[in-house]
Amino acid sequence: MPEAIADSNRISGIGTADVAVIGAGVVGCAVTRRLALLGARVVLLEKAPDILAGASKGNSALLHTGFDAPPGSLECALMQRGHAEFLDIRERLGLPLLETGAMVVAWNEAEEDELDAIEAQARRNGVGDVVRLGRREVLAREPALAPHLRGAVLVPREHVIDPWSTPLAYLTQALANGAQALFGAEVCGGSFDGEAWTLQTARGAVRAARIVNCAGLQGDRIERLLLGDASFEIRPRKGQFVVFDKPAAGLLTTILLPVPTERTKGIVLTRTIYGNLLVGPTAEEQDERDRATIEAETLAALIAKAVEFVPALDGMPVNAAYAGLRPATERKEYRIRHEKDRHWITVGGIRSTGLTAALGLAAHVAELLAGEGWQASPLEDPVWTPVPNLAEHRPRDWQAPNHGEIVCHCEMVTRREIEATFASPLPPGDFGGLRRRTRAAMGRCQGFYCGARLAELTAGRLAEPLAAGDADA
Ligand SMILES: O=C(CO)COP(=O)(O)O
Repeated sequence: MPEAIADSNRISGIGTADVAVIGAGVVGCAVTRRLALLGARVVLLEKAPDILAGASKGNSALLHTGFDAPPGSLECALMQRGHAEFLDIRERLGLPLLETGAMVVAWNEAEEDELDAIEAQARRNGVGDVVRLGRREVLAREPALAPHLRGAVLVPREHVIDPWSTPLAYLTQALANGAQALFGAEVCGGSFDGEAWTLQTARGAVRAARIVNCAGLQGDRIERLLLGDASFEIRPRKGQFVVFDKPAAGLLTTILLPVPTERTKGIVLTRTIYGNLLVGPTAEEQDERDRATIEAETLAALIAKAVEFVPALDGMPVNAAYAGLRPATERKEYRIRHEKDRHWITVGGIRSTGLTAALGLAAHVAELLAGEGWQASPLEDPVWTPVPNLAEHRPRDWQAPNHGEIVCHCEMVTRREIEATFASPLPPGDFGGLRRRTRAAMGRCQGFYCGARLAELTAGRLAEPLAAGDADA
C-alpha cells in the first residue's frame, strides 16, 4: 500500500478501543459514526483499500419507506428509523436527494389483484400516505409508460439517493469526531480474554473491548473465525443493472417498482441522482462472494424489460452496466446476533434495504450496547463535515476559475476536484473509490478518453496503479 494511504489510515494513540467495527460498507460506516457521536473510541477495520468494496458498492440507490417490508419486522422498523434520520441529517452532510416517489405498477390482471394487499400492507407498516392510482392517473403522471398498465400504488416518500457519498459522509463525520479507520486490515484471527478482544489484522494487532461485525458478504466467516461458529450462512445473491445514458432519464420522474415477490422487490426502473436511468436488479443465487460478473444476455433481457414498460427507451444509448452482490442468508430477516458475555454484535444479512436502514441499524447497535452496560457520553457539539454534493451543487467546480483543467469531460470533473478528494480526510484507496467520489470516468465514455490522464494524476496514490482498460471495467 502506498505510504500516503497507510499514513492517512494510521491507527494512533487509541490503546484499547471501546469498539472495533469490522467492515466499511454502508452499515459499518453508519455504525462507526453513531458510536463516535456517542463518545466511543471506535476503530473501523476494513480489508480493502477503501470503503464500499463489497455489497455496498452496487445497489439501486433508493431510500425506502418500508411499505413492503414484513409487518412488525426489525427490518421495517430500522428502515423507517433510517429514512427519518437520513432526511434529518442529509443537508448537514451534503447529501443529495431526489424526491421522486415510487409507484408499484401492475402490468396484468394477476398483478392488479395484488395491489389491494400491497396498499393494506403499507398502511399496516405505518406508511399511511400511499395512494391508489387508476390506469389514467398513472399515465397522466408518467406519460411515457406503456399504455397496457392496469394501475398502481403510489408511495410518495420513496426517494433516490447517492449510495456512494452517503456512506462516505457517515465515515467522514465519524473520523472528524474521533473515530479511526484502518484499511488493508483484514482480520485474520483474534481472541477474547473476558474483558476485551485482541484482533490480529493484516495491519497489526488491534485491541477493543467490543466487536461489531458488519462484514457483509463475509459476516458468517468472521463469526466462525472469531466465535467458532456462525449463526447464519451467507448466500450471495447477484443483481445486474443497466445504466441508460442521460437523455433516457427525461422519460420518467417516479421510481417504477414491480409487484414484489417474497425473494425480491424485482426489476426497478429509476432515475439516478446523477441524471441517468437505471434498470435492475436481477436476483441470481451464486456461491462466489468476491466477484459479480455481468452477462450480455441478462443485460439484453433487462433492456427488453425496460422497453416493455417505457417503449421510448427502444434504441436509447446505454452507457454502463454493473452487478452487485446482496449478502442474503437462508432466511429473509436481518440477522442480528448479540453475545453479551463475549461483547459481540453481528449485524448480518443486510440486503438491499441496508442503504436505507444503515442509520437505523446504527442506532439499534448503540441501544444493544447500552443494554449491556456500555456508558455512552454523547458529544455535546459534534463536528459536521459535508462531503462534495456533486449531484445538486451548482455551479460545479468547472464553472469556477482556477480549476486546473477538466479531466473528465463526460461528467465535467476538474483536476482541482480530484486533488481535493486526495487531500480529504478519507482519500480514495483505489480507482473505484476515486470514481465514486468524483464521478471521473463514470460518464458516457466510461474512462475511454480520460483514463490515461487519470493514470498520470493518480500515480503512486492508489493501492493498485491504474492500468489501460481499468477505466471501463
Ligand atoms: O432495488 C432493490 C432495493 O432497493 C432490490 O431489492 P431486492 O434485494 O429485494 O431485490
